[in-house]
Amino acid sequence: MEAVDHLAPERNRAQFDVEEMKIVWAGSRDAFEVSDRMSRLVASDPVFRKDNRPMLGRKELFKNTLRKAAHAWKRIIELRLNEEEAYRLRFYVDEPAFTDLHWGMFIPAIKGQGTEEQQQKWLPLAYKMQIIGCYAQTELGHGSNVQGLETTATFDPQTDEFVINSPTLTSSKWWPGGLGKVSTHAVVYARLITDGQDQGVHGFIVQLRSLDDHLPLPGITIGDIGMKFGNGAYNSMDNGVLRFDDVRIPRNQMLMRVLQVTREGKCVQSNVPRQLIYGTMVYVRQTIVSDASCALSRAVCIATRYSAVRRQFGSHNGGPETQVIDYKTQQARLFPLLASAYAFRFIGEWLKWLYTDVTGRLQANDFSTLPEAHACTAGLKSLTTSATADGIEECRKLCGGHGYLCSSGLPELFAVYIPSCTYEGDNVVLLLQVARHLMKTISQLGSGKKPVGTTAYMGRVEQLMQCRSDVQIAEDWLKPNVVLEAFEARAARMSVACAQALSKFTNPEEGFQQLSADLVEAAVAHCQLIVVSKFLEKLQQDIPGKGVKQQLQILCSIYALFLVHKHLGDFLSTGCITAKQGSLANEQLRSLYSQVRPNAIALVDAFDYTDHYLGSALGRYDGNVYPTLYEEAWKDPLNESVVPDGYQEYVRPMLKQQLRNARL
Ligand SMILES: Cc1cc2nc3c(=O)[nH]c(=O)nc-3n(C[C@H](O)[C@H](O)[C@H](O)COP(=O)(O)OP(=O)(O)OC[C@H]3O[C@@H](n4cnc5c(N)ncnc54)[C@H](O)[C@@H]3O)c2cc1C
Repeated sequence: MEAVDHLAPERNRAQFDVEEMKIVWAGSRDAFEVSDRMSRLVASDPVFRKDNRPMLGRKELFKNTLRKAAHAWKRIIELRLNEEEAYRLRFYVDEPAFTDLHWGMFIPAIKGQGTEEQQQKWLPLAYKMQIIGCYAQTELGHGSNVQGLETTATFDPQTDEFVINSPTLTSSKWWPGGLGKVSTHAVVYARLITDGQDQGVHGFIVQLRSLDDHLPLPGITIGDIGMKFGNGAYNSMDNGVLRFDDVRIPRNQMLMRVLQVTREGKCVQSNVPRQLIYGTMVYVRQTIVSDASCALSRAVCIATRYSAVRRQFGSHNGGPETQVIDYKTQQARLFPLLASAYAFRFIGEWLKWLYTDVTGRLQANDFSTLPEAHACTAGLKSLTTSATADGIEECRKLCGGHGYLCSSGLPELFAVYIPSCTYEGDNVVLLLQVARHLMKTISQLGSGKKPVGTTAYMGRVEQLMQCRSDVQIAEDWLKPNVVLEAFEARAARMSVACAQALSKFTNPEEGFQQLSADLVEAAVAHCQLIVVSKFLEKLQQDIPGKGVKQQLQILCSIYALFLVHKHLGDFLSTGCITAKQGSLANEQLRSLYSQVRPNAIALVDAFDYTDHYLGSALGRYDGNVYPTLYEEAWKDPLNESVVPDGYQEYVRPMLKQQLRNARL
């Protein structure tokens, strides 16, 4: 029987060139080609099957993850894939695994913090996977407060070694991915002690397990920390616990790019500036922002396709019911998420540029933009991951009851995604760092120090404190300068209000603590401004393809105006816009939703996700939802027998009992 595309009528309504949009989404024709090829390669390989994942027990799940990782590595070698292709292939395998930390944290840490010599020794081993590494920073007692870590690395001048110890239970390393069962090595963060002096927290390369039989080396206690949220989900990862009891490593295994310990045990600052380490952080956070757009777009793709298939109410004379995507409430919940997925895609792309820019400047010993770049990536990591976690849950609700089934793909996606609000910096802690940077920027305005990069608008603070939006009709909200000014004015005024409130405290730190909830809101306003302004900048570029740019303009306006609507209190209380202008923004938003509606399916098709990657009965490309849901249900282990295990022991006796004295 020929396959039917139930969504074909929707696809035919598109007013733009989907193939060209795919290129825009991917970033370039080349990137599209690689991504498309790798996704299809993974989808067609039975080893990468994942539909049974939520049903597997932990041990089975984990073993299967090891099998997939080994198979992926085999394919990478056989096909002689380059770095980008290999990254994409692992991405589409779509299963959290030790390899994420090996490639995403262990290698970048050595690159960023190791000396040339150390890089030459360790990186070739890591690139060939002759050693497998993880990133062991967090402890049972401390995560966000890195300076509070308790693990010690004491220099022993007699033997030219560091002695690593976990002096307390709370100093046990706790959480590192890949540590529990697989990693042979780790970059361990510990307090450096030389000559009885605490020199602060530094990174050390420590071998954990034998390369012959994988047993822990002497003095090392190591294991998995246990099941995590959800079925399948992040349980394919061996987040681990690690304790050290007098573990000795050679002196040259401290990562010494910035600080060196000499043979005599003296600490010598190298000529490489400390700030270099921030470069790695910018890199890692940029990848997290890119991942946010992938996770959100995936959830949105499922919810959009299903919303076009699902019909409820509104049948006239026996005709079809209304597609739920045509309900305005559905659109008002779904389309801002669709717009956010695109917005996050472009901000991720821009962050890639920022990383290159920062790296170039660091090499030229120019640190002027570093604090701003650091704050910006911290804030964007927080903003995009929080919005994505909330957005996936909203997509589940948009799919009604069926969204709660594992076969919708949404529960597992949510469970896998949400820890990104916590790892690589708790989102609130990161926003407080952004707020500190904003307060510093404002305090330096008087001294003539010009704010740079994404804080440059603060240089026009006087004008931004006074400007009034000149929106008169709803369409005025489509003008980029009108939107930009409203967001700049709101962000500047919220920061200035915090700075003024702070100045009333004699102890600034006490003031910062007291005002921290307001400061976080000011930081969010600043980060939203960055996303809006970079989306607007993207639209300045030449974007080929019939109707492509127009669709992006609509999505950009939806992203911005939805934020105006959601944070209307901020815009009104800071006097940036009037209540009337706020309601005009909402009016414009309604009209934009109607414009997106015929293009919705094509806009999610542009993500170019295979059915394998989506892993969803609801989000299938062909919209053939109900037969798939039906078939999936029969695959459940409970349906292997008609009468369930346990019937004879527990159900039958209940049914057959002769109750005499019940009080029911
Ligand atoms: C799935 C997963 C994978 C991980 N992988 C790794 C890994 O590979 N390697 C590794 O080293 N670590 C890893 N981690 C640990 C992770 O980095 C930490 O959990 C994270 O840094 C947060 O620290 P915490 O758990 O101590 O939270 P806490 O800091 O204890 O946060 C608890 C609460 O306190 C609040 N809070 C904390 N400080 C402040 C403050 N100054 N002001 C206001 N509020 C505050 C937070 O907002 C939060 O609400 C992982 C964690 C998870 C969940």
